Amino acid sequence: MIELQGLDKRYGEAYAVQDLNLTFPEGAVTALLGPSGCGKTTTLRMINRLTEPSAGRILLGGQDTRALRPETLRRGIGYVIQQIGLFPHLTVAQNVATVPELLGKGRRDTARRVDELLELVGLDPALYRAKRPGELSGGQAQRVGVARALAADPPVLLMDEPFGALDPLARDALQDAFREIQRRLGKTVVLVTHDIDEALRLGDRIALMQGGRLAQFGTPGDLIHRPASGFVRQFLGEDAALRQLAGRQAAEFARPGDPAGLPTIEASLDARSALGVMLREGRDRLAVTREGVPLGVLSWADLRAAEAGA
Ligand SMILES: Nc1ncnc2c1ncn2[C@@H]1O[C@H](COP(=O)(O)OP(=O)(O)OP(=O)(O)O)[C@@H](O)[C@H]1O
Repeated sequence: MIELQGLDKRYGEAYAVQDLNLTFPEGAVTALLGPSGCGKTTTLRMINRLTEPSAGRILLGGQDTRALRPETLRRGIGYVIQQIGLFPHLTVAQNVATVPELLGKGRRDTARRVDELLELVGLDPALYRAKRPGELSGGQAQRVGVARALAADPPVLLMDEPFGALDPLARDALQDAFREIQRRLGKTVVLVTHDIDEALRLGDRIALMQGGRLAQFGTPGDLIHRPASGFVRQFLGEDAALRQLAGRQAAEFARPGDPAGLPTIEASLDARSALGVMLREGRDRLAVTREGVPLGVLSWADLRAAEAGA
């Protein structure tokens, strides 16, 4: 758990962040969302002390981060940024293994850990471990960056626009991979983004900032259906509810039930498209399968309830 208490960051007379009080829940993804210049990156960098607050404090697992040496603090915090800065002259495997925790380990342990991490982020170790960063696409390089951030198995992961520089296809693929990784690892993640769809898709919680202050903190449904101000409503936009469905997979809505005779959809289909299938087929229930294995039944009522924020 990360707690920000009365956090300020001033540059001269101007506040980049002002009186921010916010708790990032453990094991969940919190999207730090807001327009350009609202203080997202400054907030993130105060958590790992790349930027020092002007006032207030930050508690990590109940401990004031000022009581820790910055290097010690950062050992428990993975950091992924848009410009990942892989070392161009090192191989992919060497790049992932540059984390201090791995440097002291035997060569075989390190190689095994590197392979595990590459697999986790969806890169076949046999194909990629010996490549150099220059031979990778943007999406692949970003996956290596995520693998490196996870190498020390930190409980906390800070991510600053990690998918921002990718084309839409690569971004979708990496967002899916990230969601899958997070489902398995359950890290406490703070994800800076100005992309509403990304926040709706990946955030268990959203902290929306405006001019250095917190505009609203809640679940995506809270912000969509119970906006705290006109700014929140306007920022999310009219069609946020439908867009939120587009970011959720049919699998999330599958419940136990009899699939006999129902049209079938794949678990990874997004929930908005599943609604489309129901309309087209004139059915109010669909069977959901994952690679041929039945997962359950998806109902119109559940999708509409999700859209309405129930
Ligand atoms: N080192 C600095 N010196 C002076 N002002 C700064 C500094 N760093 C940030 N700021 C100012 O603080 C404010 C918040 O910046 P920050 O980078 O945190 O915003 P952001 O929400 O992450 O924006 P973006 O989405 O554009 O990256 C901005 O007005 C910025 O100009």
